[in-house]
Amino acid sequence: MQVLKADNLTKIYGSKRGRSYEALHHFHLTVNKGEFIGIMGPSGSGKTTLLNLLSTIDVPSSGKIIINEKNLTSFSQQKLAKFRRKEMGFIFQDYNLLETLTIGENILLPLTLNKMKVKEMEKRLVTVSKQLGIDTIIHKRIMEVSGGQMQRAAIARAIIHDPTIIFADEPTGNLDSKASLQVMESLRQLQQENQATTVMVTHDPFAASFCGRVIFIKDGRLFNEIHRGDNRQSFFQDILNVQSLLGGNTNDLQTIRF
Ligand SMILES: Nc1ncnc2c1ncn2[C@@H]1O[C@H](COP(=O)(O)OP(=O)(O)OP(=O)(O)O)[C@@H](O)[C@H]1O
Repeated sequence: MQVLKADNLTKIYGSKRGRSYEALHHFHLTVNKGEFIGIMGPSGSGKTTLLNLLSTIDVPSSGKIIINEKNLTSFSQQKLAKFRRKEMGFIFQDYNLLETLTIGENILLPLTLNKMKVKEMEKRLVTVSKQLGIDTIIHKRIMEVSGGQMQRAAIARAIIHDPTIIFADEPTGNLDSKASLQVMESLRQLQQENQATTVMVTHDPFAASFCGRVIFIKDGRLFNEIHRGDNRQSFFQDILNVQSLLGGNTNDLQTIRF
């Protein structure tokens, strides 16, 4: 079942003085339910632009974004904000957790905003925090836990309202290799157990090797697309191979952990 369709997306950044830059060029993408898809490409290739358009944080210059058969490009700002709150989950590189709240209170935020009953909220908190292995730290404050635990809390917050789709922007960008592994295993587990649909931008080939499919962007256009077989290690190698064809930022080849 198709969850997301991006149809002919173009994004032109520009000033009224006439200087403009086409960051995305007639881009097409479909994402099916339960897919875990990675977006990679050199610095400046258009990854964040694409993620911002798909997640309706920014608007395309032309083209359509359809999620759950709804054409979001025709929605008002108010309707979009409500749709984002209910149907989307977000995971950011720097976690975006509120320091004044406990881990548990942070995780519960989307449900608080959606005005859910307290009993149901507590039930869900137990389920997601156990699933992410952070049930013993829900009473702790942000400053008292590790980066990996913060990111797993952010993942719990992203899924607690059972969104249609999760958008992750460099979720392992601030983590060491052990924490990255735990975070990526959590995301993969959610995909397998909950059929979570996830779109993740990453520079990290190790993180991308947990995806089922990775698309590569160059100069705002699709450069290549590869699918994972049974073996993550060989998928990791495939990702490195496409990256070497792509060229661009050699930072992208930083993390070889096998
Ligand atoms: N608000 C903006 N105004 C003008 N140009 C922009 C704007 N945002 C991005 N760009 C340009 O669009 C292109 C794509 O940017 P984008 O941030 O999507 O790339 P990226 O692949 O995410 O890069 P990185 O990996 O470095 O984060 C870049 O050339 C960038 O300079």
